[in-house]
Amino acid sequence: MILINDLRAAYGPLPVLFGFDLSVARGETLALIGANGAGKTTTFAVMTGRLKPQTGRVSVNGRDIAGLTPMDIVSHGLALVPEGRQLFPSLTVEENLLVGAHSRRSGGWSLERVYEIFPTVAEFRNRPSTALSGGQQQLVAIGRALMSNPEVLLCDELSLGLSPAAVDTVYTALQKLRGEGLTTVIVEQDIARALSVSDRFACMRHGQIALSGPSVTADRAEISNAYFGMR
Ligand SMILES: Nc1ncnc2c1ncn2[C@@H]1O[C@H](COP(=O)(O)OP(=O)(O)OP(=O)(O)O)[C@@H](O)[C@H]1O
Repeated sequence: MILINDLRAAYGPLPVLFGFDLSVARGETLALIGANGAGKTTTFAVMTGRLKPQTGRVSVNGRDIAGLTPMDIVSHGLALVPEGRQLFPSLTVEENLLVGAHSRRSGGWSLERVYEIFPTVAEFRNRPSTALSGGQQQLVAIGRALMSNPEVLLCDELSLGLSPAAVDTVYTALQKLRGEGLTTVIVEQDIARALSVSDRFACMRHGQIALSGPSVTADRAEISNAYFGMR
């Protein structure tokens, strides 16, 4: 479903992605892990049209999306839950959700379905988004992404800045979505958490994939080596 081939990207003169391949099958959850600066967010930036790659291919269902605008990419079925949530503080919870419907594809997600799957969000629908706890805001950010009816959900550091209880809430919500047939890529600092919620992992180091494989049989020592560059 998602195929990345020989992806290279730079910020001006600074090369960040050094040519790697990655694939994610339909309905699969892939955990993209790696130390700070490894290139995970930059990979998402290319996948969502926020950064043009220098070379390489990113395709979704066989259609090349590299270099398209963010709006076009949403219409091809990719939605991002950005790092830090980035909700609009002056809008209510429901208004934030409706922002996600702006470049909506046809499909089954609606306000009602988001409220059904995340009842706490429904409870606060008319409140300003800032009135919610961090964990609740993260559910709104996921709900906003779902409102575009994506096939692929890209989640950047869902647990950043949240209490352990809130992280549990968010990941329980994500598990619910696994039953909905969504293809999901999560960037997560907590390796144990990342492995426990994913089918496969890919560990980035210095803009390349240093190690990948099924999460269930992942060898922690091998991952540490790949993560910290000890091999
Ligand atoms: N807007 C930018 N301009 C210049 N350099 C950038 C920019 N964003 C990221 N970088 C650099 O690109 C490299 C990869 O950063 P990236 O954010 O993709 O890493 P990451 O794996 O997501 O790490 P983190 O967990 O810290 O977000 C780093 O060296 C970073 O300093």
